[in-house]
Amino acid sequence: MTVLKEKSQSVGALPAGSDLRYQAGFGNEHASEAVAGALPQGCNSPQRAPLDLYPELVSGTAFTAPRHENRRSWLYRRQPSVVSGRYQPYAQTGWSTGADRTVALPPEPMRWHPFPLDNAETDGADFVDGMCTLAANGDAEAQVGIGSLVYRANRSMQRRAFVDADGELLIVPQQGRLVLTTEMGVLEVKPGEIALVPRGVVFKVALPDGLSRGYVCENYGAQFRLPELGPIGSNGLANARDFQAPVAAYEDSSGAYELVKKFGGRFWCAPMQHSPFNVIAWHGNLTPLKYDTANFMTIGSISFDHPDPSIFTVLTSPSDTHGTANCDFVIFPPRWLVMEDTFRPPWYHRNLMSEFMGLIYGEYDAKPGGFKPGGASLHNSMVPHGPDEEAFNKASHADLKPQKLDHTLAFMFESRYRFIPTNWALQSPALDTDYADCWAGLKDRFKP
Ligand SMILES: O=C(O)Cc1cc(O)ccc1O
Ligand SMILES: [Fe+2]
Repeated sequence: MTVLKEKSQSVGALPAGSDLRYQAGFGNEHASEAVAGALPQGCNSPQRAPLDLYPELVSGTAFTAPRHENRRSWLYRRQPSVVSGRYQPYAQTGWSTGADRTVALPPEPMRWHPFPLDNAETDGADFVDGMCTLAANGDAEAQVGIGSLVYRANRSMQRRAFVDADGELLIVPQQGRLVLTTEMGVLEVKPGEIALVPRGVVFKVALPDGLSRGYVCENYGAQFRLPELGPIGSNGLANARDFQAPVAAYEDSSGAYELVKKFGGRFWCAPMQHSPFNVIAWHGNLTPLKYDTANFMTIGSISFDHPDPSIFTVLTSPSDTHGTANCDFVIFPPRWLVMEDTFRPPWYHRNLMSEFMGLIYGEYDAKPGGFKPGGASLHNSMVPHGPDEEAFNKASHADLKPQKLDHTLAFMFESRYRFIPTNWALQSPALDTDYADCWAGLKDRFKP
């Protein structure tokens, strides 16, 4: 049990390497009490709940969703969430939602240099205000598609919380740790780790390292889950036990709060007279989670050829067409390459699926030059791409001894729906207008 009450400090101020504890497992039924005896036993909503707390249900799926997909948690809190001031419109113009059909979608590869951390946009911004949509597809109202966002922030959220009613958030820090205080407890997430915050769960973000940057997938569709393993068997890729849920924790300080809410693509803000982090105990399987990609059991070819990147899928959000994801979250982690007589980097290709990529650290083998940590690339459906000239030349003549691709971590949000870049992304000085030049030197080498 974590009783933040005893610490007499804001949870956002917890020091690094603090006594944060977690509960293990993806989609598990957890139960956690910050005060002993706060959870009702054998029922969910007794006439009077223990310690005179209010029971509140949060469901992340329809009541009638199949049992293996069903997600809900019971929260036992000092006041129910409905106790709130009135909402007023809130200005957050960088965070847009869904496909913007007014944008003429460029039919070619696109790339962005690292989004700068030293300009006015970042100054004084917190995790919510520092968020910008780079590209998005689908429609949050239809519960289809995703947004690909970048955040840059240097201010911790103090008495300010956020809730996204439009989707689940997959958070991929690239620089700086995040301390996520959620209704269900606290998660500390560092670059190389990821966090999942379910749709509708209130949270705030503290930045123990100051200036921070990272990527976010706002998933309007079906919740992320572990992919099927097929012939891989019962172990491998991201193992369920390595996902970590928080333990119950609450803020025991009094005073006003501000709750920012994203609802139907618009932002709203309401004053509150109390902290929304007032859940004393909870049980259920709808939880925020963190996962360290260092625990990913990576599989690759041990004979020949470059396998499809689907073997690197950490989490998948299915669509209504089997095997054709709303979003696959794919990582390119450190790994050995041992394939014989093989061009080892990705092949040249054009795919049905659309690919948004980011780089956490190191070098990506297909683009050693222009793809940098904190930048992004976008290769939409049927847009040709592949290794740049430098990568092609190197890999075509490489000595094929076993090689460790080390100190690198790239990722991809892969979707069946084309991503439409926002006007902000298209007009950003970070847009790499010379991207196509990286392939210009691939001459005709045909020797009949
Ligand atoms: O385009 C990319 O860099 C991503 C990617 C990697 C890979 O190994 C195979 C296909 C693919 O789209
Ligand atoms: Fe690709």
